[in-house]
Amino acid sequence: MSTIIEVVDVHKQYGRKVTAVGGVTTKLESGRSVGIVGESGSGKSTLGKMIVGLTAPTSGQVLVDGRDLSRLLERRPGRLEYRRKVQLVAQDTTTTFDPRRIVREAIRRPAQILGGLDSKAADDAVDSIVADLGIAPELVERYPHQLSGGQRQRLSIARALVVHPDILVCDEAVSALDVSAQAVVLNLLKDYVTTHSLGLVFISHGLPATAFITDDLLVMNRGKVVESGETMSLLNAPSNDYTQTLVGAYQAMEAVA
Ligand SMILES: Nc1ncnc2c1ncn2[C@@H]1O[C@H](COP(=O)(O)OP(=O)(O)OP(=O)(O)O)[C@@H](O)[C@H]1O
Repeated sequence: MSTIIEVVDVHKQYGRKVTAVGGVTTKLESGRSVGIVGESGSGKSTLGKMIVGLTAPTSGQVLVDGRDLSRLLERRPGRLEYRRKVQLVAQDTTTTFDPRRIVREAIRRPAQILGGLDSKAADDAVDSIVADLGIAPELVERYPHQLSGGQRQRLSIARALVVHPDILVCDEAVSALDVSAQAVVLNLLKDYVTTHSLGLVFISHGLPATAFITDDLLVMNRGKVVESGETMSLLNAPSNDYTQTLVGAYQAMEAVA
């Protein structure tokens, strides 16, 4: 299966004064991993929310395999279809897991609702994705408060991947973790993306993590894409002033590390 998402000149306005996204055009597809980077407030999350259908563009379109996303999401079958194809992993896992239930139940739910699996098959799907991601199986039997932030984030990725989406959107998915927990999650994601030809949209203000995991980069500043291209070429020869500043800061960090 493959999915192509075309983002066509999307704008998002909040009130009269705030233009969070001011005309972005890009294409996302299975098998490619794209990083969206930029400083805080540059519009990355708003763009991500429009891609996953959590908010509608003020103007412009998001097309899924040629179909308008806003129209597709109007009806439940369309919403279920889109959730099967495109999944989101956010920074905050508190809404992902119900504190009163063991984590297995949260991962099983999308397998049942979106994947149409019965309870036994959904349990098997949980075991299988957890094994695929190299997560210790006993962690799914715990309550969310019995897990570390890094463990919860890995399990939220398992929850997103249990339905085998074509595209995974990660919004600051590792930013709250310490460096070693970040490395575990990034390695797990990278392995999975490569072996399953998953499309990845990796939204982050952290350039090192994004550079590690992506093929292409979109650099955002004040709601616009100021530069885009293949990750390594862009890091080696950034042409835009803003990108040069971002990359300069990244190289300075690398030099200290
Ligand atoms: N619901 C909202 N209502 C009003 N303004 C908003 C809303 N969401 C975002 N904004 C504004 O839109 C702009 C872009 O925000 P956005 O969260 O997309 O940026 P970001 O690059 O993801 O930042 P961060 O890295 O800090 O999450 C900011 O000026 C923000 O204050």
